[in-house]
Amino acid sequence: MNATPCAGGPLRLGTRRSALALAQSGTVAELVTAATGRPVELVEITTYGDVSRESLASIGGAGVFVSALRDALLAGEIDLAVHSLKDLPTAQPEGLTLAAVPPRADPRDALVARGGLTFERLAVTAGRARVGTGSARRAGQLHAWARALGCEIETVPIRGNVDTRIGYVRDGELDAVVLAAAGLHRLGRGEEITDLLAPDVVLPAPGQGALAVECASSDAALAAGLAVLDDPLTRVAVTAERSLLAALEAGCSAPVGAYADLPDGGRTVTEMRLRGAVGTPDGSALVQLSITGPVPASDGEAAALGRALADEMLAKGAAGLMGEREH
Ligand SMILES: NCc1[nH]cc(CCC(=O)O)c1CC(=O)O
Repeated sequence: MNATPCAGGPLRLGTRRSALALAQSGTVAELVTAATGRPVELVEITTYGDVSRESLASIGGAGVFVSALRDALLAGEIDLAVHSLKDLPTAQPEGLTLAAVPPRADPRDALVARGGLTFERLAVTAGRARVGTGSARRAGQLHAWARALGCEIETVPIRGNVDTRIGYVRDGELDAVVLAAAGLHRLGRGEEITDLLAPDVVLPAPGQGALAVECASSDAALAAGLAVLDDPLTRVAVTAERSLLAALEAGCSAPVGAYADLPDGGRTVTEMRLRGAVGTPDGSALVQLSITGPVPASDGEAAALGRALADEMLAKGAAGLMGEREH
C-alpha cells in the first residue's frame, strides 16, 4: 500500500515550481481540502524540462514535465500530483490512476499582441508580423489563417515561462505571442489577452485548459476521495481528444489540434462534437474534420469517438502529413 502517512494528516501534493504549476496546484489543493477535509501540503519537484534550455521537442516534448512527478508518486514521496492535461502523454502508465479531471477552464489559445491588436488586424496591417510560438500546431494554423486573409506572418520559436514570453512583446522583439488562455487566467493575467482565437480557426491542443489529478493506483481510498473532483463531461471530452491524438500517432510536438464540446453550447447534453485538425507547421496543408455522436457514457465510448474521427482524418490525407512532424 502506498498509504498516506497517517489518516487525517496532510496529503502531499507534488508540483513543479513554475508560477503556473503552483497556481494550478494551489487551486486543486483547496478543492481537495474542501472535498475531503484533509489539509494538503505542496511538495516542489524540479523536472528536467524546468532546468534544460534545449527546445522542448529535442528533450522529448512536454512529457518531461510529467515524468519526475510520476516517479515521485510511484516512489511514495508524494500522494497526488496535478498536471496540465495537455502535457500528459496519451498512454496511462502502470500503477498510476487518473483520479479526477476537474471542470475545464477556457480551452482556447490567446493572443497577446502589441497595441491591443487582434490577430486579423495584426496580420493585415503589419506586413509580415512576427508571432512567437514554439508550437507547430499553433504555427501551422496561424500560417493557414494568415494565408486565408491574403497575407503572411512569420512564426518565431520561443520557450520560457509566461513572463518571458509576454516580455518579447513588451520589449518590441515580437509583435505577438500565443499562449493558452487558461494559463493566463490562472496566473491572473487574463487582462493582457488581446484576442481569443476561435476553435473554428485555431483548434486547441488535446486537453488544453483541463487539469489532471493523479495518484498511485494502490492508494484506492485516496483515488475514491479525489473522484468527487471529477467532472464527467470534461473527462469524456478530453478522453475523446486524447484518443484522437493517440490514434493519429502524434508525438506531443506534432501539429494536432482537438476539441470536444456540446454542439448547442451545452443547452442540452445529448450530443458531443469532436473536432480535429492536423497539418504542416507552415500551414500549407491542413486537414480539419469533425464528428458528432451521443455524449459518451464512459471513457471507452469517448475513446471510440476519437478513433472514429482519426480514421476519417487518415482517410482524408492526414497520414501523408504526419511524416512532416518534428520529434
Ligand atoms: N505547454 C505548456 C503548457 N501546458 C499547459 C499550459 C497552459 C494551461 C492549460 O492548457 O491547461 C501551458 C502553457 C501554454 O500552452 O501557454
